[in-house]
Amino acid sequence: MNFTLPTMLPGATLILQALLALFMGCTLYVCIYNRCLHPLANFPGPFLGSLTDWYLVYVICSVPTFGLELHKKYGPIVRLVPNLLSFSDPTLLPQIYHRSTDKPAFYGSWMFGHTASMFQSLKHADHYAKKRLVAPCCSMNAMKTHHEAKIDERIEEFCAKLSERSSATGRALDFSEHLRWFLSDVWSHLVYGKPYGPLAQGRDVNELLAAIQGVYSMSASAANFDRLMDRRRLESDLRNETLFFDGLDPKHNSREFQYSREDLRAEVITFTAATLDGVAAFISPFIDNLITHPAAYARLVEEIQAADRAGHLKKPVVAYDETTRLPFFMACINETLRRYAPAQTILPRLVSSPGYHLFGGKVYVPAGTQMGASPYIIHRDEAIFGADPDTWKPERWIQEESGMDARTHEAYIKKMEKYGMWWGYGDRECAGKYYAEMEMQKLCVELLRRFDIETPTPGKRFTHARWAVGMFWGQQLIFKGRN
Ligand code: HEM
Repeated sequence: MNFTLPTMLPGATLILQALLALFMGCTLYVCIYNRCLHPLANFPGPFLGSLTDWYLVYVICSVPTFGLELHKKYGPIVRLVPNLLSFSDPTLLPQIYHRSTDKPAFYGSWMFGHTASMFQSLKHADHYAKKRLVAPCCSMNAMKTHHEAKIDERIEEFCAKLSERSSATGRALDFSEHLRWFLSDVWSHLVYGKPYGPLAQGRDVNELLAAIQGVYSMSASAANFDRLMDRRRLESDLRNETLFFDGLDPKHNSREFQYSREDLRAEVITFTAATLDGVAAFISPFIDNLITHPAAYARLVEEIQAADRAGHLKKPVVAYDETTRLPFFMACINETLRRYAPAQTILPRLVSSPGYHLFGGKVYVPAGTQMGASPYIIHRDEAIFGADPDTWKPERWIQEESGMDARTHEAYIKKMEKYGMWWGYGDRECAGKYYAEMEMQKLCVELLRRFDIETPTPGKRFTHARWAVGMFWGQQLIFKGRN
């Protein structure tokens, strides 16, 4: 048969027009359903969010600050997109993040290969099977017994490099970059037995950091994992080392669920991203707050120097336990976690069957709804965290300076600790919390003990992006050696 262009075109155009009409009809139907007939149709929220899930992209990128405005406008529960509710009332946290809640598909959407890491396991039973094996690897006891000495070695190296590259030259260096190199070295030392080496080399090695930052390019991370995991078999000096995930080896546990190599790979990759991003997103604002609050900075340095003079800080690197006995330092740590919680975005969970009756039964949320809170928004609740929640004020953690009597202040601290969600909430709380506390507290004390830190660019101190975790780039700092 001989088709010619002029006879084909009208048919093709008609098909295209029909497809377009069908698409528009379906879209219109979905929008009308979402807006008027959906089980959550009566919850208030932004108009576009009530029509389409695509609005979530905008929400994820801006939920902290934008979400705060939405809650001011619409109240304690806001419908962000058709099946996702955000809540701002901290007292709802224990109910929404209860022990056996499941995670929505949102978390599994970037799985590596065929297996989900603990963080990405949607069903609470799958999560639990992994967490009870992973938790002992990350306990404070494991950190102190097996890992603290290695962290000391890495802090020593980090301070030596800061001296060499900044104190000795009098020049500023890119602290964000150096920090990520340091964090990567600590992690590889604990997990694989030796530091990966970017700090010593002054550059990313095998593009591991680029892979993790660039939308988590997992194939590069997986290749690194395989190569580094095999090191122990090949290098005799590593054979007797206790490494971070040894507890997951079926030889060392008798649980029903056992980690396969593929499971372990997914776990290590998730942990790698968490350890670099989470801790960097804490330390950058911690240092920046001190630079922008000179009185707090001077007070903190004085506290550390007094403890040092009194022989209360181990040398060459302070012990973790010693850092917890510095009251103003701990107040600065807690206040930075509260005011600048590294994970800022909404952390959704699925509402369990048969649904929740909230606010004394006045509000009903059906099962299957996605519902969650953002640490950024929760930590700005005045009823729990006190006046001026948007201000960084370490004094709120210190009774003598809070204007409260001892009992009232104790109750205030308990409330902040109960509803603070800087580590997340419930059973899915951060597995690396003790690792993070040890690493960041020891590092921050040691930096302040050894250096006077200044910014060469007071006007523009860094670039900050509010992704799921806050990201900091280009934080230029000068480290002047103390003696
Ligand atoms: C200041 C540093 C850190 C902060 C503020 C932080 C915060 C959080 C938060 C808020 C969650 C819960 C996420 C959710 O519910 O969706 C979480 C989970 C997690 N974090 Fe961290 N994190 C930090 C450092 C670390 C480090 C250093 C590691 C690893 C060594 C780590 C490993 C994990 C893991 C594995 C999970 C998933 C836990 C689970 O599913 O049970 N985090 N973290």
